Amino acid sequence: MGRRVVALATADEAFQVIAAIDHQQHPLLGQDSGGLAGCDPNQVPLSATWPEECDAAIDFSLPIAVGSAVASCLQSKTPLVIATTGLSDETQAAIEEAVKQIPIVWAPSMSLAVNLTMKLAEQAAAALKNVPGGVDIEIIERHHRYKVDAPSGTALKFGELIAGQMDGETKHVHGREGETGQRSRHEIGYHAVRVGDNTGEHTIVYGMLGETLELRVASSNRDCYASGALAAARWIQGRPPGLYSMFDVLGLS
Ligand SMILES: NC(=O)C1=CN([C@@H]2O[C@H](COP(=O)(O)OP(=O)(O)OC[C@H]3O[C@@H](n4cnc5c(N)ncnc54)[C@H](OP(=O)(O)O)[C@@H]3O)[C@@H](O)[C@H]2O)C=CC1
Ligand SMILES: O=C(O)C1=N[C@H](C(=O)O)C[C@H](O)C1
Repeated sequence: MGRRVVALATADEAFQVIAAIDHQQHPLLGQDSGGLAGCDPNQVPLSATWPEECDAAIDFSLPIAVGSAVASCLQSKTPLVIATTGLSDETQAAIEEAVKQIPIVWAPSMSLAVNLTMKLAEQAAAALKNVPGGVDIEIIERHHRYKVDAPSGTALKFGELIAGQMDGETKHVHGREGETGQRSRHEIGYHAVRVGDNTGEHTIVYGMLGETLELRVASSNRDCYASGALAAARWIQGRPPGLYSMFDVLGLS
């Protein structure tokens, strides 16, 4: 994702890439980030050192790296866009503390289509929750074989938003195996498929007695996430400290 952010930012006059950060042991440190992203050289070497000042930072990294990104941005008072998923409770707490001082956009999907589908998923849940015979909601996500967290942050967000529309408590069930017994009414099932180079696909199934509704959103490459993150970086500049989502950025709140 870092390479696509650098490539799209380089191609857009509204942005100037001033730093490309990775960890201290990264074998490509010192190499030109434009070249690494497949563009012309941009004289910005891949580095482990955060700049003292910049207008906004974008984090696509690993859960263990997000804490240091937050700390660096706090120190320089830099607005931050966090796209990394699978964050620990500790990192989430650090984000909640940091937003007292800096603005942070935090979202498991930067894609416009995904965020719009989230709104549709909420609407469908609200409309179907009391349907005679009941509705069974399951979330199927597909991603590339390199993905390290499951289910996807986006699938979990879909589940959280849908649960917010249901009456009573929702049980979140991850996969099924063995003698599970019959499906209970108040659960949301999650199924994480890992295949090839799939760039991200989510299907929300609303199964009823006699008919089924499915909402499916799929990317065909990863630029929807990179361009969404760049839009968030642009949007966040000048905002007061606080925690924002892509719904805020996209005007879908
Ligand atoms: N919100 C959204 O729209 C999207 C979110 N994502 C999420 O973004 C994250 C990154 O995805 P992706 O780019 O595919 O993952 P990659 O593994 O390809 O990239 C992560 C990069 O972070 C580097 N890294 C590891 N540790 C640190 C550190 N301490 N400091 C700085 N950099 C570090 C990795 O280095 P090394 O290679 O050496 O490990 C690697 O270069 C994932 O959590 C993914 O789920 C992805 C797409 C869209
Ligand atoms: O790792 C990925 O690739 C993606 N991760 C995000 C997630 O976990 O939801 C967003 C997108 O689906 C791609």
